[in-house]
Amino acid sequence: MNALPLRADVPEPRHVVAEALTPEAFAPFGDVIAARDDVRRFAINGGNTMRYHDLAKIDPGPDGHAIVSIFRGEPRTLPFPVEMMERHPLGSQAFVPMSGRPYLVVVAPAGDPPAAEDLRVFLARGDQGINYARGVWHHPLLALDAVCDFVVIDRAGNGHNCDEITLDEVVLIEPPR
Ligand SMILES: NC(=O)N[C@@H](O)C(=O)O
Ligand code: NI
Repeated sequence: MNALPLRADVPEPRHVVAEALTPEAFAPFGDVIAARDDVRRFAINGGNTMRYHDLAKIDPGPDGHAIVSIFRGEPRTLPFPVEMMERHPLGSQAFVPMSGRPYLVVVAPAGDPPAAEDLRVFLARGDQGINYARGVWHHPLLALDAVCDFVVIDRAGNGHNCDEITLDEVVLIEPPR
């Protein structure tokens, strides 16, 4: 029996494997929130506590204010098809994991709507948070392995603060090799 012909009008998805999240690689998109030895840190509370200071530029925009929420994300299944991206043009958005599990971060630079080839896919550790700078394109929360909670710091205020686009090609995130 002959194999079914592939539909000519549906492009083959772009297959990617996530890269490790590092502050340097993520710098074009925002901040990595983590207790690292290369950040400004100092002992407080009589030496009982180390303060890792001022790790992310929380930006609620000129007429917004920062709010703190918890997102409880259901785990995604790999391979995962990235078909859409969103951005928050009026403010930044930070995710700090509370469940200690890794998660995926998919981003593209702020500005014109990205093509599939413009996407960067990162695997964040459970002790790394991220802060999307204002207008940075990203995929909504991508928890892995189990239901995971994240502290989310983003903007409340007037105005439309979420633009969504459909990608020109599907980006299929493969399991780590
Ligand atoms: N809708 C919503 O607040 N979540 C997204 O912004 C997201 O990045 O997960
Ligand atoms: Ni978002």
